[in-house]
Amino acid sequence: MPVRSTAAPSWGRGLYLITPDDADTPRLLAQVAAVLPQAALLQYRNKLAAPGLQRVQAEALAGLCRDHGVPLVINDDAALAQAIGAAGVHLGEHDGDLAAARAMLGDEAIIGVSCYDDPARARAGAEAGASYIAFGAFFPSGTKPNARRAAPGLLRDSAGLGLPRVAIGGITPDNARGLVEAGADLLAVIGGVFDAPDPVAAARAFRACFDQDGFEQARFDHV
Ligand SMILES: Cc1ncc(COP(=O)(O)OP(=O)(O)O)c(N)n1
Ligand SMILES: Cc1nc(C(=O)O)sc1CCOP(=O)(O)O
Ligand SMILES: [Mg+2]
Repeated sequence: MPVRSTAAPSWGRGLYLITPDDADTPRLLAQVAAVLPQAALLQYRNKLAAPGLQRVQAEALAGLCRDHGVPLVINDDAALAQAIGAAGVHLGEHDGDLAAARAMLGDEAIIGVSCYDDPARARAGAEAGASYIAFGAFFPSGTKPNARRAAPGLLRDSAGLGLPRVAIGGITPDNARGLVEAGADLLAVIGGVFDAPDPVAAARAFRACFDQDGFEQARFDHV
């Protein structure tokens, strides 16, 4: 049984934007600032940056997120999330213990877990106090070409856990709608926005997947 509330989270449904690996901080900030008004959540993820640069980039993004009223989640690193006062952390299978992150960041923190294609991981995450569960990859991903593949039925089948369900992996505006219909509350996207010819148009199209379905997109008050 999930131990956390099943009430809708304040960050709602919609686009869960994840940053690309970019060592050029002003360019990263400009790219993110352009599309942030369309996002329900932002994750800072830079797998190539050294800890010092990660800290600088995470702090700069935290300021941007504050300005736009969008919660910032840090990938992999609960200590960095705590150090910069981020809203939470995303943990994969090699990123440490959920209970330890919860103890460090507190009850209100957003702590997401990667479940890949594994419903048992989702159940365990729910029982351990995760804030959301993420499944993927649903489509071939240029960002993570070797990601394990997942089927949309996982989203439908995990509804009973009572947690927001995140879909990730190769998601574009053209293939996103089926995932929302299968139950995705958030679409986690890197390339589908940042590699698009028009990132703002792509981000708007992701958001429209939720608007057109008649669902409330929680973060329309900051556009
Ligand atoms: C929302 C979301 N879902 C999944 C992941 C992947 O996490 P992980 O498997 O730890 O891989 P890395 O992102 O650390 O390479 C994620 N970051 N965000
Ligand atoms: C970081 C990540 N995790 C995945 C998983 O399946 O757990 S897929 C993925 C890459 C997401 O980037 P893009 O939107 O460019 O495909
Ligand atoms: Mg990770």
